[in-house]
Amino acid sequence: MSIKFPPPNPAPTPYARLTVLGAGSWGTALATVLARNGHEVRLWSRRPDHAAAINATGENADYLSGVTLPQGITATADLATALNGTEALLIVTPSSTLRAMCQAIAPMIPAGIPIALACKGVEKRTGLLLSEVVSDELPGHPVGAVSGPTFARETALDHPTAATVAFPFSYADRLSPENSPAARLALTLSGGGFRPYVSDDLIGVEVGGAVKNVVAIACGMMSGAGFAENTRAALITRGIDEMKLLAQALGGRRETVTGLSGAGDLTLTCSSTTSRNMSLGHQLGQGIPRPNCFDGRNVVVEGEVNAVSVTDLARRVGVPMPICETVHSVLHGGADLQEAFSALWARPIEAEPFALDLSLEHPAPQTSLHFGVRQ
Ligand SMILES: NC(=O)C1=CN([C@@H]2O[C@H](COP(=O)(O)OP(=O)(O)OC[C@H]3O[C@@H](n4cnc5c(N)ncnc54)[C@H](O)[C@@H]3O)[C@@H](O)[C@H]2O)C=CC1
Ligand SMILES: O=C(CO)COP(=O)(O)O
Repeated sequence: MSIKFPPPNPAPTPYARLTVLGAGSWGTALATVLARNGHEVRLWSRRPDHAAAINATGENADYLSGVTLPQGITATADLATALNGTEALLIVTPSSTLRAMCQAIAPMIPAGIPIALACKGVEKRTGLLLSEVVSDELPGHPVGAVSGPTFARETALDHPTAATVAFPFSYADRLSPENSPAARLALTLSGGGFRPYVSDDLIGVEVGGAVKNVVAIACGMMSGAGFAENTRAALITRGIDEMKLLAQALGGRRETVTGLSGAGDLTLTCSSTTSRNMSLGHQLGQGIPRPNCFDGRNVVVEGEVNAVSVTDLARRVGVPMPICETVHSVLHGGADLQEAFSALWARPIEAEPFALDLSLEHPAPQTSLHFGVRQ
């Protein structure tokens, strides 16, 4: 008698039908990547008129004007319709709305499908990573993230773009990694200009995405106040150190932070005012009052709320994050921007990488930064 065993590594299959929750700029860009690769996508918007306009015009004029959406995207404002028969879910609504979103979809989400977070942050009240919020509310699903240096418009226009797809690997995933949710979702997203990488360090990936927005606000504040490239390079590099320490304290890996979702995204976000986080900081650094930033428009700036949640979490686990603390103190503690950044620069000298306790005072007699004298 001959026994036929299945092949040990069957060919991985992409997901054919996916749901994207959140028809803002990033949700629409991800839906575009998926549909361009031939997959069927339901794109959920919370506004029926918005969903109807997307279907009627083949464009998301509110968030990605001028980008023609490929065939294969159907917008809907009905959650049950969006989730019916779906094989994988991407959540792309603002981080502050995540728990409520999960509670809303709990009765209708198909059992066991993978959930990938494309929003970035830490939950404010609890200090939980977003994946922990999802696991809390929707147990029984593999939960991961898609994260990296990815401005929505460039991604939607198919510019060469790379991102990390991260899911913690189960025992079964280790035996057959090519069939893990991370590999299958990466395969599903892979095509044209979009190049995914796979990781099993979800904590490291999530920490990078949450912290980079806060550091980008710091970069913006200093550029708005008149400082330039040296300052930005310093903030990016020291920001990476803050990410590394927090990732490690939470059980992630330091080296993940040097990848696309950490250093990569931080570099992108700190490089131009295309970033809403950088742009908010820049306007505040120029002295524009918060209510007048973005000409009074209500723009999603994740780093603003995450300045609170990230610093709270860092304090809780005993990790020093002076850049995030400085942003928090200016945004939410009423601190004067110039005094706060002067104090940041006048801290006692530290070792790099952060390991030794040197306890050396800043030697310069003048410890205030020279705001207002640069071109
Ligand atoms: N825009 C980008 O280039 C990228 C954004 N992200 C992340 O994606 C997430 C979403 O950002 P964007 O799409 O850029 O924002 P957006 O401002 O373009 O759109 C926000 C979306 O969230 C929806 N929304 C607002 N409040 C809501 C609520 N209470 N309940 C449900 N939905 C609500 C809006 O209707 C809209 O569809 C954020 O966490 C952001 O950090 C990540 C990578 C790139
Ligand atoms: O996360 C982003 C790019 O990777 C988008 O950054 P902003 O939210 O600052 O625009």
